[in-house]
Amino acid sequence: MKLIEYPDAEAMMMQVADRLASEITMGLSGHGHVSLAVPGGSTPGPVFDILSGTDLAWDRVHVLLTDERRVPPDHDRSNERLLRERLLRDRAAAAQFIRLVPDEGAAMDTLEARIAPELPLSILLLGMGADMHCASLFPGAPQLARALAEDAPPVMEVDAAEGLEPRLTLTGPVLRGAMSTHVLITGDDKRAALETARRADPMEAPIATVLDRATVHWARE
Ligand SMILES: O=C(O)[C@H](O)[C@@H](O)[C@H](O)[C@H](O)COP(=O)(O)O
Repeated sequence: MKLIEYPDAEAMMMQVADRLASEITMGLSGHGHVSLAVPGGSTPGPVFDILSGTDLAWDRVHVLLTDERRVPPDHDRSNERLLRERLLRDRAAAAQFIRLVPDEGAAMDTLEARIAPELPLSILLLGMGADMHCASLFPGAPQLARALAEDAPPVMEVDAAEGLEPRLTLTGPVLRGAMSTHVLITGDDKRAALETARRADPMEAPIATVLDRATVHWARE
């Protein structure tokens, strides 16, 4: 794990956006397209804002969510809505968005067929909860062991934390298989949780499934 600590969140968001843009451009120099998986939540918005205006070959970038809530795409808790408002606009509107929700009435295997061509992920950006979850891999979720298993399907429907709607999430093997992994966190609570996660099993700290290969970016809020 590589840890980069920034003097403030604004500096971190700018530098992470710049790093992701560089990695996208580098990936495109050798491939027809790159796949970029990003989280929802409240942290990555400023990175999305900066990236959306960055001049790069967005028409060759396939954007996926690391996880999605089982809500309509216009719902205020929808991660797709977050991306459409913060990332998939301006120059980045040209990107191809690969939805993480099966079409109405479609089976999960149609979703797996949609995701498969994007694997291994070129670039993965994750957030982390103070409970050390990432994507929608939550400690204590009944599906967690299955979702972390080497033979897990690429995407699964799982329970989230108490009282939250069911989620769709990329699974452990997909997250671990990314060519480049970044974790974006702010605040002292998550900094402490990161130290715990570094010594924990992924069943207690799902973020631990990627930490050995991740660059973690941290700033106080
Ligand atoms: O759907 C989501 O909410 C995210 O994909 C989730 O995994 C997020 O990264 C963490 O919950 C941290 O969320 P915050 O950035 O809001 O703290």
